[in-house]
Amino acid sequence: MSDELEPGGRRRYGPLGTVLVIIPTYNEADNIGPIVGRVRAAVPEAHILVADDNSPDGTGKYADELAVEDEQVHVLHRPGKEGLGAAYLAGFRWGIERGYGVLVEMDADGSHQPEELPRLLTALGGADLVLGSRWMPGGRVVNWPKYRELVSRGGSTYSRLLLGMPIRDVTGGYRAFRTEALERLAMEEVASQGYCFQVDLAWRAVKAGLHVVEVPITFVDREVGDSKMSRDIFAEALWRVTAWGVGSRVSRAVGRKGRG
Ligand SMILES: Nc1nc2c(ncn2[C@@H]2O[C@H](COP(=O)(O)OP(=O)(O)O[C@H]3O[C@H](CO)[C@@H](O)[C@H](O)[C@@H]3O)[C@@H](O)[C@H]2O)c(=O)[nH]1
Repeated sequence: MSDELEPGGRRRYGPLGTVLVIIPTYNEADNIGPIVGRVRAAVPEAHILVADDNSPDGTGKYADELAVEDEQVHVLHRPGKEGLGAAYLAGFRWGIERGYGVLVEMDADGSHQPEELPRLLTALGGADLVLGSRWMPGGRVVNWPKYRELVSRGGSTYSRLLLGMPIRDVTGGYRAFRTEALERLAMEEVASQGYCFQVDLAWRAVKAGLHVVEVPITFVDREVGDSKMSRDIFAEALWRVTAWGVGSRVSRAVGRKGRG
């Protein structure tokens, strides 16, 4: 890491510019303080943006208190629950407008270990996008119910095979993007709202020819609060991924016919 400062006093992270860790929150009042503290300790240079969807449990208010105490913590207040995808898109826009060189996705509940972030950022030195991977050698999950592991592994395999992506953990949400690479992904077209957003971005990255690298992570299930996984989120992922897969096969077939 270099000690060089950018205009505005931000610290550079190696050649990549400043790092913004985006943490989407919905009812994470008990988790937000600990996760912010862990990120600040693990990567002191990084800034943090909490993207809160007006959580009824007051997460946004707690985040505001953290931001008052620490100028590297920021809060984006959104009017209501619109899903993980919309919160990340708003967070990305916020970070792009302010010139951050690296944008990181991280859950609020401690499932993604901030202590592993330096490893992701190091890998980003040779990549456009680094995916924290549970399903590659060295990756693992701790305390996750068996059915969640099956759904997640099954979803990754289904997406990988149908969309032809050389990625093992397609649905994971611990990621680091070079901002300049993320800007090439036509995010204004992204309509995915739930966890399917992660598949959507991974597929866009592969189609855009980004250099994507997976690094193994340890995913630890939350100890406090509830997962927001729901039947609707699952259904959205299933129908969107299926539609993308069928659509890309049809357009390949039409292309072949046109050339033949
Ligand atoms: N702002 C906002 N945040 C949300 C919303 N829904 C969920 N979140 C936040 O998004 C993060 C992940 O949500 P969880 O509910 O904790 O997800 P999980 O079940 O543990 O998710 C697992 O599967 C996801 C889909 O594959 C992964 O994205 C995630 O990394 C993890 O592997 C948490 O910080 C949660 O507060 C929303 O509508 N709005």
